[in-house]
Amino acid sequence: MTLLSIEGLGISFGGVRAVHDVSFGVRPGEIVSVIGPNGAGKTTLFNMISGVYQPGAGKVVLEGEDVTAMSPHLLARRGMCRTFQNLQVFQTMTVLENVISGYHLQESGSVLADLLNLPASRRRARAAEEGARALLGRVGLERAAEREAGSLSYGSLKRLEIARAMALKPKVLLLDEPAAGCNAVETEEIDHLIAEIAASGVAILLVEHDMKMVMRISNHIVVLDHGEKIAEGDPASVSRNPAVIAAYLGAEDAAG
Ligand SMILES: Nc1ncnc2c1ncn2[C@@H]1O[C@H](COP(=O)(O)OP(=O)(O)OP(=O)(O)O)[C@@H](O)[C@H]1O
Repeated sequence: MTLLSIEGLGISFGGVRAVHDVSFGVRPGEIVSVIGPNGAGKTTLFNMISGVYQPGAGKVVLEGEDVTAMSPHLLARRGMCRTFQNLQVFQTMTVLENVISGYHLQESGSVLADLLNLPASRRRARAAEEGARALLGRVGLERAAEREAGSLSYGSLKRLEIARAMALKPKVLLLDEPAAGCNAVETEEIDHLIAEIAASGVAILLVEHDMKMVMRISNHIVVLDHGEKIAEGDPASVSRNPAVIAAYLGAEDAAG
């Protein structure tokens, strides 16, 4: 069963075709990566899928529902959450507060009830804290719960960002370069975390430059070049594909 279906997505900027007619699907528990040389259109595609850009053509379908150009906030309520290439963690809040803020995004409780500190609000707050602590355990940050987020190492911040997205209980998690700026050990920790999240049934869509990581953890890879899908398949078949090899070699030549 396909959970997220990308159907013929395209967009142009001032007459330049950044993405053209890209289609693929993601199933529950599957890790799908989008790769391609610099400027291939990966970030633009991600921005269309996650509601940041309105596509010029095509559709994004989540669980059979057309969610094209829906705001990131509404998408999150329907079960699709993303992280960003540049960390979006609240640096001066504690690690725990950062994850709790994810829970509050998802809730529909009344502000007045919270102000009056009614029993239902207190129950919700307790449940959010318990859930947040459990998530911190899952990403290996339980002992850092009371620390200011800004004091964490880069790899820990990346895991915190994933924990915060998980607070929204996503069915699909979009990860934009989760290993960017991480060292080898941190990258491996993020590898394990992503694999563990997928094993729990969450569909993962990933944009990542670290090719070793992509080859290690992906079930399926979609390759873009000049905005078009030039190949897709499992890691072994994609890495042998002559069109993919030519695209990456061409990009290296262009970079000199
Ligand atoms: N907002 C924009 N306005 C104009 N052109 C844009 C815009 N965003 C992207 N582009 C162009 O669209 C193309 C695809 O860019 P995009 O950033 O999506 O590629 P990418 O594969 O994510 O690259 P990288 O690997 O370098 O991050 C590029 O030619 C880029 O210059």
